[in-house]
Amino acid sequence: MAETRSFQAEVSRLLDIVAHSLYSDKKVFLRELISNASDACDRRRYLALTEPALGAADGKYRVVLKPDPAAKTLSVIDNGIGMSEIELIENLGTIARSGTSAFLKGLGQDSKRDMTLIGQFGVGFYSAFMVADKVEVVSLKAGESQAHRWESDGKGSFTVSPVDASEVGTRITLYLKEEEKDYMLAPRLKHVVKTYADHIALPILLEEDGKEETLNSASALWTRPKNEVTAEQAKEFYHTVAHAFDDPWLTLHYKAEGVIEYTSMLFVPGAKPFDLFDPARKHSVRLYVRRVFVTDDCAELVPAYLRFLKGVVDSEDLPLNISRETLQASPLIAKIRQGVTKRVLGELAKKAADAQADYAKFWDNFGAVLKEGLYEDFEQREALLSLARFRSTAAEGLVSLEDYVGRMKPGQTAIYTITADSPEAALRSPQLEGFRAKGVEVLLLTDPVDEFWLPMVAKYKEHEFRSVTRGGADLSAIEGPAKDGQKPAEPPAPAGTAELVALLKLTLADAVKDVRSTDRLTESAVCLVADEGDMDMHLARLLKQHKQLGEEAKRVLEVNPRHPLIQRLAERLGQFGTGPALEDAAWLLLDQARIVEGEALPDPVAFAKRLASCLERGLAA
Ligand SMILES: Nc1ncnc2c1ncn2[C@@H]1O[C@H](COP(=O)(O)OP(=O)(O)OP(=O)(O)O)[C@@H](O)[C@H]1O
Repeated sequence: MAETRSFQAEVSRLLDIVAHSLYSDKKVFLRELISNASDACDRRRYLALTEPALGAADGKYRVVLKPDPAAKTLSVIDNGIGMSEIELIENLGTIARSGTSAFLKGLGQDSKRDMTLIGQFGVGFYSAFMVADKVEVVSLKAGESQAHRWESDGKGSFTVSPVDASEVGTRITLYLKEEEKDYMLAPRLKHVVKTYADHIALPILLEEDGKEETLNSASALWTRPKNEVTAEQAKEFYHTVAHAFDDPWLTLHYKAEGVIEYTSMLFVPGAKPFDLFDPARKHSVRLYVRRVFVTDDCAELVPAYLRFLKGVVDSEDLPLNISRETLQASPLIAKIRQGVTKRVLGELAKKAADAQADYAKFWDNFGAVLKEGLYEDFEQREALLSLARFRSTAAEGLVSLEDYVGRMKPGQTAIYTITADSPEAALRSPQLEGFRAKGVEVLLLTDPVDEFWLPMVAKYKEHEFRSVTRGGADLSAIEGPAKDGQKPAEPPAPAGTAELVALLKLTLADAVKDVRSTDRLTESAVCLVADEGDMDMHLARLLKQHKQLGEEAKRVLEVNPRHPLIQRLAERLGQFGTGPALEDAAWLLLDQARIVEGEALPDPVAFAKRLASCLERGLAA
């Protein structure tokens, strides 16, 4: 009895986009099906290491392409691990990756841009519906006795029913659309396999008129000498191994020899995956042991901050029958991780030095991830600091810490930073004014991860990182722009400032930690800063947004003694002493500083009242 089921909403949406798009490169469907088939064979071969009875009788694994001109179908047949009834339903009816739903909702219909995005996301098995009106999957899982048939026209539902089949593996039959009949022709299939799947490590056969012909060279690409692998082949390998559609930004193919031996072919993608920051996301480096696939889920193989890497690592030294659990703890894996990390960072450093514009592209995609290494990996901290790039107040584009240090002003010892949600927001911060006036460069840090590595790292070479939004960012020691070779003398703070500061402190009492006169402002009258030792204000805001912060530390209100408003208030205090107008002004100054920080006012009604009475007094004068 065939049971009809609906696709998960996300799958229906994906199928709809795939079917209706004007995507030109339809032949990728074959690559997707062949790479799924090859993965299934890899898994069965691995399973057979511990349970030989579940392996292929002759120990040989293969993918067969079988066109049937009479039925107008093309079948892709593998003797891999197969799928149970439940697996057919789950794997071919749902998408388990989190974030998928939000991703698909953001897509429109039909546009080319969407197709590139979908490509990046990977249409996998569903790409079969680009060329077929109907798809039938018959599968028998290794170790089970009952096979099942999955069938669908890709329009909202599918059926699953028990079926007779005795060969373990999966047969996917595509009922080709009228205009896609070419995929039944041998020359067409040969061409596609040669271009897209030559590097697949197991034989891909074409079965026609009872004869079989091998279409690919069937040797694992990474085992070939580097100079015999063309860029085109490496790219195709990347597409298959990573199920990716973009081009690799960097390809790293090498053989490590010495204490441990392994070959690796790794890729840094050219495009940023949409789920890069999903905590459940795993890296995509596959582990092989002497050409046998072991796992794509060995978290210890590469550090989390290199989780954008794709590709394979093939070890000569690991025992083949090692369990996945022991694998995670294996010192050999730790050694490989160390080697891979060093190698990748070394290649990135070369790119950073030789191809700055290209490196900037990488940094925009993966910089925020790489920065996680600054607090996770003490050993590589120096290397990562040299690789880090930042937006800054001094230059368009990205700057390195080395650039920054080279431009430091006489008397400047610290590297100044500001953290904010965006470069624009950072540039609007009043705390930058004094630095700008003195020509002191400030790095604009806008990734959430910046809040975490900064306090951990604390220094680059002998230079401390200092936030401009903290008390203690002392500008007076730094020489400003010299006029006629003379260092401009700082004018003393106007008289009455100290008294005004004392009054503000008294009035605002518990609402602030302190009130101070500052030289960090030139245009604004006031700003808020975090006290030395307290949490950075941007971090406090981030944590508050995520409800991770209980009690927030109080801020310091800094006043600019040279601002006309502050001077006027100081004069008034000197002449008439304190009074309601000055008290209102004190609160208005604090609220103004809060607004500039983008914060909500604790008492907007009181603010409005004070502002109204202040305006009224002003108009009456
Ligand atoms: N020939 C096959 N044999 C066994 N299992 C298969 C086969 N084809 C697909 N599957 C299962 O179905 C799942 C879904 O396949 P699909 O191609 O849609 O996505 P994927 O390969 O996991 O990821 P991607 O989106 O990167 O292509 C696979 O992960 C695999 O478990």
